[in-house]
Amino acid sequence: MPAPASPRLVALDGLSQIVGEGRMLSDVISDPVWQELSPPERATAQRLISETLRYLGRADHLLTSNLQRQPPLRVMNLLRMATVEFMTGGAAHGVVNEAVKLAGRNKKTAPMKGLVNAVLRKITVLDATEWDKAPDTMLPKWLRPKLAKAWSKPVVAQIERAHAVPPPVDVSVKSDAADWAEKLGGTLLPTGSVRIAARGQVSALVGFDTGDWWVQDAAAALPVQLLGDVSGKRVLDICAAPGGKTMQLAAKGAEVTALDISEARMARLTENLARTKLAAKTVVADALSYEDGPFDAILLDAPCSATGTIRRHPDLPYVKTLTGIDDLVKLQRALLTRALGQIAPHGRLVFCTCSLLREEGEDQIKWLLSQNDDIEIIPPHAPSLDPAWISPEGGVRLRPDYWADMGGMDGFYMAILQRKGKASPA
Ligand SMILES: C[S@@+](CC[C@H](N)C(=O)[O-])C[C@H]1O[C@@H](n2cnc3c(N)ncnc32)[C@H](O)[C@@H]1O
Repeated sequence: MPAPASPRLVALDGLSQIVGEGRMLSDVISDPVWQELSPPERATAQRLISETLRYLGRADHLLTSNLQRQPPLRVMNLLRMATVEFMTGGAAHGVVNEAVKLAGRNKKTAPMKGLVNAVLRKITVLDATEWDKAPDTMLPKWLRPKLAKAWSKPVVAQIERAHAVPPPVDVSVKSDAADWAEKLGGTLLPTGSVRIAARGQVSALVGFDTGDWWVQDAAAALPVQLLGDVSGKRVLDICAAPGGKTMQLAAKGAEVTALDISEARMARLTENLARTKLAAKTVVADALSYEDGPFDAILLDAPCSATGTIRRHPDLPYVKTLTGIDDLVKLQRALLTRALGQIAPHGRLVFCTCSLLREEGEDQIKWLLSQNDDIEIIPPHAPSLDPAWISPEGGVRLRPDYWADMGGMDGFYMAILQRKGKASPA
């Protein structure tokens, strides 16, 4: 008879599937076994996986010096999970006991109970300075050299450092950001988002049920700001779901059409609009064939490698590879070309991706400008936009290592495009 599910067992299975098989955490957590856990147990299991992945480099550093040879992957993952649990505040005795019990629950790992016990007893006498000194988890081989080429090795080390810091929760508010920062006990960020210090269930916070705000990283909130004043304008939000940017546009008084190819993701957008009592026309369609222009403004938040969100999704480095990036680059180009055809002569198009790869950001804009004599990039303008973020071709490059002393931000790229010689209405 299979052992009953427990958060640690489910987390260990999930971890092994991510690190060993390249499955995504979002897929892992939809497995039926996760439904056998209560909601708080599910949250614990998910946190155990995320934190182990976030601190894998540090855990391996400490474990390697206490292991004569690397044990089978499942045992190594068990040791990693217990090491991280202890180093992030778990009680030594409990962590060791649970790990030994967990080893005993599987016939392949049961013979290694003694090893698990011995190694973790050594780990749990180490003090926090050993942990703090241990190296951060390195970006995967498919990504690291690319970023080092784009920004230099020291910058990559800063990005890796930023990935090791648990991200704060940022929210976008319908109005009165300063007031909401106070009510939520958070901080009003220079760009207008509210950063919440509180951990725990976000949906239990004041203002969630009443739809006064929604979770959105500060970096992700900038592209809409680059569109300028959209009040009363007809705006097409391409690749809109689950709707973070649609809600911003609607809150600013735009007449929004939210377009996405995924029915399931669009259902989440519709729920978000209902909760925030904001309005948008929703369309489930392929943006490559949709036609309803001209629009006064267009936002294209194109599908991408999502490499800018690794600090929020520490499983990404284990599941993404360079395979597929070429297809994404082609799709982004096709979407950009299609979007240009729907923009009114005076209109602005903001292109953005949550990617750290130049292929999905700066290079796409250079390519577009080389193909279209009549299109120009226009200088970005938004509250507290740091001039250091503006890249040579005129777009905005955001990196996870920016705002390090305030809790960082997601990696993003965005650029504003317009037909040459047409005055900007913003
Ligand atoms: C980066 S996410 C969008 C996030 C969203 N803009 C937000 O702020 O919440 C990219 C979206 O592109 C959608 N997508 C991918 N290919 C598409 C296509 N050909 N046409 C329309 N939507 C597409 C995906 O379904 C996904 O929801």
